[in-house]
Amino acid sequence: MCIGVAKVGIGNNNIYNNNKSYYSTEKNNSTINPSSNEEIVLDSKSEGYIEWKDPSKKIKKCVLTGQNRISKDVKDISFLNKHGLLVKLNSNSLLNSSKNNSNNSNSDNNDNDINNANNQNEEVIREDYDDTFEVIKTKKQKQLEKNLMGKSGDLDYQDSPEIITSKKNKKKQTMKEDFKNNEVDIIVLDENVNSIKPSKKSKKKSILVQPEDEEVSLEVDQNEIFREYNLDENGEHIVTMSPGFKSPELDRIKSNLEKPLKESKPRKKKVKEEQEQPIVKQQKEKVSIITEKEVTEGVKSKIKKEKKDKLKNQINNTDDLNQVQSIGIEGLKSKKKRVKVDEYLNIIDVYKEWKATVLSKSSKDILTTKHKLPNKPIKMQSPSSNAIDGVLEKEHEWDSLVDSCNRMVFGNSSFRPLQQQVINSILHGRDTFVSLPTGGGKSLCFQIPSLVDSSGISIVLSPLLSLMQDQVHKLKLLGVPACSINSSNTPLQNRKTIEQLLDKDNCNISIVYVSPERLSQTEFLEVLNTLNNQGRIKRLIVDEAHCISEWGHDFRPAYRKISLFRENFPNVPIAAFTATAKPSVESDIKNELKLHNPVTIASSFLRTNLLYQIRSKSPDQSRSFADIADYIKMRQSRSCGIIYCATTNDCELLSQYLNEENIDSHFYHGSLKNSERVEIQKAWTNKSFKIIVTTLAFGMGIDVKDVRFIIHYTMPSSIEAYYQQTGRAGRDGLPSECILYYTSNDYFKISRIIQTQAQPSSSYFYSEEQELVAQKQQMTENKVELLDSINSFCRNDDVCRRVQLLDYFGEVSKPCKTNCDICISQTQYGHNNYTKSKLKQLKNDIQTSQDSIERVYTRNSYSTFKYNKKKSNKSRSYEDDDTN
Ligand SMILES: Nc1ncnc2c1ncn2[C@@H]1O[C@H](COP(=O)(O)OP(=O)(O)OP(=O)(O)O)[C@@H](O)[C@H]1O
Repeated sequence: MCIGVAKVGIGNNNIYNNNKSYYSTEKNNSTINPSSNEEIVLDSKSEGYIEWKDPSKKIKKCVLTGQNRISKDVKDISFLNKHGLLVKLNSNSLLNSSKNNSNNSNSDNNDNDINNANNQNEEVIREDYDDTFEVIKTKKQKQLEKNLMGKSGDLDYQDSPEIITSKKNKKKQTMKEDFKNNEVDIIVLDENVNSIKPSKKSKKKSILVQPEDEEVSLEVDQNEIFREYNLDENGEHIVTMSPGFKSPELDRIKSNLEKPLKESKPRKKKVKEEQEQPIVKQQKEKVSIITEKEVTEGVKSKIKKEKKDKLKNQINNTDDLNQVQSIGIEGLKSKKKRVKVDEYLNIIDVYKEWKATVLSKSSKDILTTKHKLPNKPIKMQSPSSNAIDGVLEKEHEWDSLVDSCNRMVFGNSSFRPLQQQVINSILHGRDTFVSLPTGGGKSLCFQIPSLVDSSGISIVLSPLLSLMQDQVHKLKLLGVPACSINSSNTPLQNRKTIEQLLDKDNCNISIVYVSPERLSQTEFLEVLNTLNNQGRIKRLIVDEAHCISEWGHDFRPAYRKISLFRENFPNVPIAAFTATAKPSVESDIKNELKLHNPVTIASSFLRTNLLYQIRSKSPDQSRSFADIADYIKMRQSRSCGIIYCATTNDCELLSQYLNEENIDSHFYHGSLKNSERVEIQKAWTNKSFKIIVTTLAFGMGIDVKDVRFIIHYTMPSSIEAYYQQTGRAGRDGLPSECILYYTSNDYFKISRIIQTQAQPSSSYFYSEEQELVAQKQQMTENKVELLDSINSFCRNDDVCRRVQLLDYFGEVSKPCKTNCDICISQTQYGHNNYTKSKLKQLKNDIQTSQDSIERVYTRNSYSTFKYNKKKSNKSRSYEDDDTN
């Protein structure tokens, strides 16, 4: 039986190996079975899991370390607390203490380890980042410290009183000494202990008991842990949720909201005396997540509800109450010595009561929300189709539930720009067109409405199997009942899912992902008909909607058939999402989907954290490979990245080259088996290796936050594709680099391939669709036009890359000044020099490419044949087509 799971990793090995066990895992899970009263150290720097096997064995002390884990592992700490473990989180003091120790000649081996760890840290900074990054890192560090001191509004940090406590602690002591001497602010939150147990050894009065009023929040934390680590409700097994898994999330939120908070029992006087200082600390920290306004309002509502008398009994006189009101949180912090413990307790009580009132109101709302949600699209009066309707900004019945979902199910502290408006528009039942930049958080915009309005089913059309699998997997981990029907499932699995969907009374699925091809299959149409007759299709979501447009870079004929859905089910609202729609594509999407008076929600395409650079590609392959390897070694030695190549052969060769250069990489392309691709993508996502060398198909929907660089070894086929693929970088908002190796040779090659596709006999691309020849020619022309655009983009040495990119999407912007090769070269070397050298290179390129065209023409029949044969097994761009 597993009683606890903590994410741990390797970082500062053996810091505490005296009488203590050090546990860590890097990639693999491991199990520990510590002896009773053992003191253990968990280093939580990287990924991994540790399980406690025997609940009867309480671990005496557990130290959680790891600088990067602070916000994330708050849950872990709570979980450990819940199981009576002593926890100290002191990553920052580790950093400080190790710096301190570096000058200490008496430091023993363990201290050396600390120093080494720290030095390594320093090195990482130097190797990975240039000066700009270092500044950012420093700023981040400062922010972290600020948060830890409780001055910032970041809930992740504020929610963890332990962190605040440990941070307040003596920074200059080594963790080792802290640990040995117990001179640390250790927080004891033991569910079995209702009284205070000061540590005998501790020199500080810093050991706290979990107060009863902590129960509610701990319960929430525990559930979060269970959800994150896939434990069942008792925390006993690691379970895999089936598609029909009943989501505990909404129920939990609702029941938590509905559950009246327990009246706190009066604390024993003796206990208060013993623990006066720590309680003050604990209460203060708890209070610190309450705003001053909340406390004040809480007090007011208390008075209004005629509970003033009760309060008066607890507080000596009204002056004290007034004082409490006016002091506020900051005041309480600064005046903590003058404010008595009782006063804090009163504030907590008042706050609890106020919160209970608010929450009970919310729960009422929730109960009525379902009934208020529209079953049919609301007919808006003269809605403006090109602006966000005022109605989207006003208050709605579902606001509190939407907010709870965002925070408690998806774990976000707030919404990103325009997300709420999109959600409101969808919940209003309006047809909606959404264009948000790559990484802008589009998925959340349709996932939340599907959860909030779960009286029916949201059907999500997605172009790639991998995208569907990824999203369904993530949703299931969050406890959201989602499933997919596609060719990656067995027919039996698909049938079972359909049966589940049709089971009106027992179906709890709220989101179904399907491919556009599936939408026109007779069997599935019948399913849709039945669901629609039951009034259970709530909306159709078209993800990556640009695939519907012939003008778009990823045109997918099956997307055209979505309009049949509108014809068959005219009352079901449609919401279309894309990141790459220039104006012509946008109107194409709206027309093709027959959107009715759609609300259009669009934001800038700007990605400020991305640096764009075009490098000249040498005709000598080994030189280009060497250049890439050098770049990675010099600037990105520990970063995660994607390298795009045009052919499977290039992918394999480049990956092999990098591996020979000791750069850990793997290739990924359409000639691999589906299972292999899934495995490679998973391994890359889990950081088993850092660099993936892939064909151009890999991109849409890849959501790994810390991809620091994207390299195009071959130019992409359009600016949209370029924007989409570079959009995989820097999704955490940190600076990231996008480098494209350009040679006009590649342009001519791709151009040639496009022309070849236009031949009537070349039906390998969309063989199953049997497009008409005329249509193919039209498509070819479009593709050539798209290719020309990216070609011009690469060759333009005068205009800032950002300006060019945004201009393409119909936006006007100022030059980035520092974030593209053109702006940088103009400021550093002078505009003319750079252009001259580049021109020289271009001339070389043109010469080489002309030679190469000669070769292509003479070998035309052979190369075309070879290409066709290869692609008859797997198509290049749409290798994930769901045609089964
Ligand atoms: N409100 C939010 N707060 C914090 N993170 C968020 C929020 N909304 C979304 N995210 C995160 O942002 C990341 C990107 O979201 P998502 O994959 O939906 O982007 P997208 O708009 O679909 O991007 P792309 O078009 O490039 O695929 C995800 O990791 C998601 O969890």
